[in-house]
Amino acid sequence: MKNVAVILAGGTGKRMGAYLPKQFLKIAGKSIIEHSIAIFEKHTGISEICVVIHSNFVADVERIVKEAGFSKVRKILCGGKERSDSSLAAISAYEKELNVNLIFHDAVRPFVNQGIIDDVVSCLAEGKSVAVAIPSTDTIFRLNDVKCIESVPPRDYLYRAQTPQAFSCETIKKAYHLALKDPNFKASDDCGVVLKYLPKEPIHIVEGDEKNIKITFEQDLAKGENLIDL
Ligand SMILES: Nc1ccn([C@@H]2O[C@H](COP(=O)(O)OP(=O)(O)OP(=O)(O)O)[C@@H](O)[C@H]2O)c(=O)n1
Ligand SMILES: C[C@](O)(CO)[C@H](O)COP(=O)(O)O
Repeated sequence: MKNVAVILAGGTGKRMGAYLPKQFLKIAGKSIIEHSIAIFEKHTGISEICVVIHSNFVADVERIVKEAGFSKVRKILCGGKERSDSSLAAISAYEKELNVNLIFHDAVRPFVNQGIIDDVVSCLAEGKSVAVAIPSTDTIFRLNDVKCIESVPPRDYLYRAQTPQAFSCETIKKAYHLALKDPNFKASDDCGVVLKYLPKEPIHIVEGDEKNIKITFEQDLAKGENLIDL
């Protein structure tokens, strides 16, 4: 099987509110997207990298790839309005190939590590769908419509989702095919799409890392600078 890392970088970073999409902001002198691509470039289990980006920033990604000498980046695709549209762009680009696994990773999680990718690749080799997550250390409240506590789910079953999230191209293609027929389709990640539309497909968890943060708000840039030094 060919393992393709799909670097999802098609967002505009509204919550960051910077002059550029946050994936182009720098941590330790290097753009966030470059950090993320570099980690997959280095992993021997990754055959190929596909970057999904807003059409206005294709040239910027081409420049980064060229200057960093990333040899595994074979496709730079235009994403869509929602994260799921960007995932779909990658699925469409690979759906005709046989024996492909797609490993979706947020470009704005630049601290994913080789151990996490090892575990994801091992699960894929066993034919499993897989997500990265960490046990919740906080108690989580589920609220009702008037924002009062409705339930306190047992914490043993609560994990915080990170990326990568990985599936055979066949599996994720089937899930999105069904999702696209649903007029109410909405998803914040790819596991949600598989869970809703292919409920019989188990999604295994590999343990993530507290450092595998998503750069979302301005204060996350400072956190990122500190993580680089660790
Ligand atoms: N249409 C979109 C939206 C998001 N993403 C990517 O999905 C990852 C996680 O999304 P998020 O942190 O929400 O990024 P943004 O959508 O850019 O942020 P915001 O919601 O604040 O606008 C990011 O790497 C982002 O670039 C994408 O590829 N295509
Ligand atoms: C995929 C994800 O990073 C898992 O935590 C998250 O769901 C992305 O959500 P966002 O709303 O696009 O930040």
